[in-house]
Amino acid sequence: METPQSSPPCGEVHVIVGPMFAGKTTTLLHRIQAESNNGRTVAVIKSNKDTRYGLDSIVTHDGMKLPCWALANLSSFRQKIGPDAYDQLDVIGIDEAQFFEDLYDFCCEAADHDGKTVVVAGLDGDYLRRSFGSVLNIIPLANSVTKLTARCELCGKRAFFTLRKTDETETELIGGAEVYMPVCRQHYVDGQVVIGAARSVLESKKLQCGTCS
Ligand SMILES: Nc1ncnc2c1ncn2[C@@H]1O[C@H](COP(=O)(O)OP(=O)(O)O)[C@@H](O)[C@H]1O
Ligand SMILES: Cc1cn([C@H]2C[C@H](O)[C@@H](COP(=O)(O)O)O2)c(=O)[nH]c1=O
Repeated sequence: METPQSSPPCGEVHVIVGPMFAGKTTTLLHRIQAESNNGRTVAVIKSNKDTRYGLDSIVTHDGMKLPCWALANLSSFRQKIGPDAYDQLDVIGIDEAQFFEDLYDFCCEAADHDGKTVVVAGLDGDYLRRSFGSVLNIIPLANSVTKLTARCELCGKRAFFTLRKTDETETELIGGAEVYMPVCRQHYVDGQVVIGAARSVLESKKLQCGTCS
């Protein structure tokens, strides 16, 4: 009689969300560092869309660093690291998760079939507070979900949202404190009103200039 093949131990999925500057990357790196200190084999992935600090490391807003794989998609990870190295991994960290379209499939495969612990950090919402990428789709897969907050740059209260200070409207716009700031609910609402008013003034100036010549 054939002996049944032993399946790998079940993995885990942990999700860390919040606005920009909330400490998502810091929390991810501390977790990965702790796992590594406990003798587990770790790897960290970030999106190659974010070129702010180069592609070979993940860097927090206050300068903490860890080497990483910068990838366009998660499905290429196994082949990039090599199947043997992948099999040896215990823990996979993913930063900037909002930029990975194949996040759900990767987490399912890695945790359910490959027995990996996957720690995911990303923005739950974009600058308009709409669901960002696939981050919210993996909540049903998660063992734990942590929503972090930053400090509102205008009043110092807890900040839940990210305000875009410029008038660009594309969803994906790489940047740091020159483009974005964390804000509380009151200052998010006030900020949208101010930005909306500034945009109308600029539009009407453009129209006037168009009829000037
Ligand atoms: N308004 C702010 N509120 C909280 N932290 C801030 C703020 N502005 C800058 N920081 C710095 O950002 C660090 C968090 O950086 P990071 O972990 O990269 O955040 P995230 O990945 O959530 O954008 C904080 O420890 C703090 O030093
Ligand atoms: C709100 C918002 C953010 N982004 C970009 C800006 C940064 O490059 C990353 C977030 O980095 P962090 O590690 O969380 O600080 O996302 C975007 O493209 N669109 C947005 O609406």
